[in-house]
Amino acid sequence: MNLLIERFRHRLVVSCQAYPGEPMRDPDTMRRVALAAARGGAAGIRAQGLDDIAAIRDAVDLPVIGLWKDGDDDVFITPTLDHAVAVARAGAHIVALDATARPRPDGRTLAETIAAVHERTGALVMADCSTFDEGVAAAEAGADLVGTTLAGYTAYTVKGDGPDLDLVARLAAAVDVPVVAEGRIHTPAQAAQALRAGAWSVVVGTAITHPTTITGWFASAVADAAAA
Ligand SMILES: CC(=O)N[C@H](C=O)[C@@H](O)[C@H](O)[C@H](O)COP(=O)(O)O
Repeated sequence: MNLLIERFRHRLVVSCQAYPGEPMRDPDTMRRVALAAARGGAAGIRAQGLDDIAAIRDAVDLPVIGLWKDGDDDVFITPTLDHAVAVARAGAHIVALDATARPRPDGRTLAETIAAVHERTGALVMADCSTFDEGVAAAEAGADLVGTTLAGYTAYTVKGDGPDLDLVARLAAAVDVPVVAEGRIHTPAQAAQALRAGAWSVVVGTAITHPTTITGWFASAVADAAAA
């Protein structure tokens, strides 16, 4: 197993992302969030956008999974080879990219994209998938890691309240590359369940690094209690 991937085996990876127009959307802020996550025990950081990736790679001594979100429907996580190469050149050790069955905007296949990322940059590739078949195909196409990131975020998958632990378990039993559990893991208990389901590591974003959403959870609970 690759030494870099070993560093987050059975460990937590924290996704540090702020969305367009949000108060925390700023590379220095995300750098500080990543440093705070590292202090709390994160073994890797997932980061979005070239400036955030560069700032975090310089400041935090942990493997960085980088992505570039472009657009917000269909294929938007590192949608083309050019995006992927830029993510690696910004400093990501691992490039996360859309590995769904949908056509890619640059017309390349997933296998071509992964091979070119390996060849041109030496970075590893995490395949963000939404279904079991996509995960199996991504492993066959040469992905170094398979993630459940997009389960519930494609038109043909259902978004549950919590993580898709069944998908984690099925993929972990079927592919011979590490399976990363990601998406809607909101509690430490769910993170532990994901690991027990066979995940190599567990990525948590919103529940650690998105205060607006977390505040909303608490505000709703208080409002519901007040109304009862
Ligand atoms: C679907 C999509 O665009 N997912 C993105 C992927 O990088 C992020 O917006 C998520 O925050 C990340 O996957 C972590 O998941 P959660 O925030 O649920 O812990």
